Amino acid sequence: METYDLITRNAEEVVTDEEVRELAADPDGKRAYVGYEPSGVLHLGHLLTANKLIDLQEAGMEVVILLADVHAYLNGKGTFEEIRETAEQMKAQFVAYGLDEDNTEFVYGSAFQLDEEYTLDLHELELSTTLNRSQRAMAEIQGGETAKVSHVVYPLMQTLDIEYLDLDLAVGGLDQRKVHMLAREELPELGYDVRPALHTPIVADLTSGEGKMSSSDGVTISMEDSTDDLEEKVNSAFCPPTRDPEGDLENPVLELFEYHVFPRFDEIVVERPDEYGGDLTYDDYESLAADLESGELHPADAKGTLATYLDELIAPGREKLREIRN
Ligand SMILES: N[C@@H](Cc1ccc(O)cc1)C(=O)O
Repeated sequence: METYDLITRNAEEVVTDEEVRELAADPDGKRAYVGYEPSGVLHLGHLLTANKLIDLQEAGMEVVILLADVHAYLNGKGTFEEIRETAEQMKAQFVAYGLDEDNTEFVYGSAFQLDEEYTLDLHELELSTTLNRSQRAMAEIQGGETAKVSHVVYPLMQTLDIEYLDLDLAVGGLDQRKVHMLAREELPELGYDVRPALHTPIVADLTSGEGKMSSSDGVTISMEDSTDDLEEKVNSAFCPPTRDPEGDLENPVLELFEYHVFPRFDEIVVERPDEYGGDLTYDDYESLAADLESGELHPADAKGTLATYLDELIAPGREKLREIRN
């Protein structure tokens, strides 16, 4: 695959395409990151951006995972102590998933975000950004109901991270786009460079095909799920055999193949008894999706196969979690 195609595969948007093409022309030693608010257990939302980091590593870039402990604290996720503990667990699961420690820089936010220089830059940003602007940037990330002062500081710190971690590319789910846009506007105000951003899609809820799948609302799959849990969740997933005529519902089963399975496996085998036509083998997402639509591939077989491959992907992280907890 061409470097540009690898860098941008499965991305929902890149800002700007020209800047990312420039990066793709000379990716060696360039630095990309995703920041995560630490939470104990990784779910598919985390793994989607992690898959992108794996692509970027393969493209020759250096990858940074920010364990955003201070951000989680600002977003009301618990005491600082609790957050630090979940960050360690999170790191262990990322490593088990395939972001090995030799090639991935894991950084705690608190390791640099409390420094004097950072703090003074933050205050300068506070001076140059309106409340309204910062709140809008935060709308899709914020937990809880009423915005606190901490929620408007949060995106400004996220902006500074891009400079302080010396990054060439900011990666996140589409819910991060407003923060990245803010960063593109504000970093030059402080005399820092504008960096490109890459956003991964937000996968639909498993059961309805609507909205956003997250751990807080709707059904998601996490590193905590047993093989049985996983099968049960996938089997009850929404999987219309043909595309929704209105086009506003996603097929979460297909999305999981596209964003989670195909990026990590060269070939997908759907095992079927001979009387049902025998095994099917796919080496790309499009051909599997086409077969599901044409009826050649039955939704029940697609689901069984999906569960098997997802299980393989989460098994090492599940093991790690068990070890940590015992
Ligand atoms: N905003 C991210 C976390 C994050 C924090 C700081 C960053 O620099 C980057 C990302 C989230 O919603 O989880």
